[in-house]
Amino acid sequence: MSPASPTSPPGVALTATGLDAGVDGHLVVAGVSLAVEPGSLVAVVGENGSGKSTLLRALAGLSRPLAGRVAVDGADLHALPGRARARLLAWVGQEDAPAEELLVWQAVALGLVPHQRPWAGPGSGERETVAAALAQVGLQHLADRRCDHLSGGERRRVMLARGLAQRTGLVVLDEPTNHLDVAHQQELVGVLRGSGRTVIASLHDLDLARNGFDQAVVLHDGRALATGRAAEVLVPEVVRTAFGVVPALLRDPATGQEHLVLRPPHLSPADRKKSR
Ligand SMILES: Nc1ncnc2c1ncn2[C@@H]1O[C@H](COP(=O)(O)OP(=O)(O)OP(=O)(O)O)[C@@H](O)[C@H]1O
Repeated sequence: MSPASPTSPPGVALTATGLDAGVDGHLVVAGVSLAVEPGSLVAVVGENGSGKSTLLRALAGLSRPLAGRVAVDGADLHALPGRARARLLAWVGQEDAPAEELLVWQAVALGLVPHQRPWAGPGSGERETVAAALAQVGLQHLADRRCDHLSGGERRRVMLARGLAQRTGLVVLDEPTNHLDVAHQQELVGVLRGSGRTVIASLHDLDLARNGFDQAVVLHDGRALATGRAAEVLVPEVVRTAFGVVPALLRDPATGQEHLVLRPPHLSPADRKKSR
């Protein structure tokens, strides 16, 4: 994956105020407030079923909040027509996959649709955007392959490239690292950071969230248990409460960076003491 594309738009600000998000009128996450600066990366974490996708869908304007407001670049997101919203933010869902019969470049080119006139084919600038997005996810060599002849991780990267090709100042990604190997996970965070766009993404890798993202939102018990700078929020006490696991912060002597690691329960100091 390569860093910034020449066509990267500048990141935009997002503000969520008193947001209640749910599914079919059923409240899942209540009272989320969030101020995201242009170009910053926000990780949303929480156990399965804690409401990450539900919150992200509300933040992306795909579902109407039960209460509260989301403003993107100063505009009330849920009052915008669909096309205007699609020029402002790109969404890649957890299970989104490219249509099997499309070639890779065709699937990525769908990201350009919000910017095109009806029935207009891609112009030369748009071909460059597709090529740049493919290069960003390291798939330029597969541009002419059918999407049903790709691996799971390659399909995921096609969808991420489609989101990047949409040229929006905000990108909302539901578990973007699913199916990616560790190198591609790290590279993706580098690409997102290098793009200058504002990114909100749900993740299960808490150390990647802590060290790769600027801000974090930890969901637990139907609310945001903690919101703030990732390194201040993703600390052992919060992680223990949110996930019921035994975490520790260990400093890498080579870099001085602290990493969040999980101890198997039977190896935690408290449990070892009990078993003596
Ligand atoms: N129609 C509904 N009525 C009631 N509850 C629902 C409905 N639809 C979804 N839910 C519940 O809402 C909760 C939040 O789901 P969501 O997909 O947002 O969680 P998540 O944090 O993204 O989970 P995961 O990590 O498993 O992807 C889940 O417990 C789900 O069962």
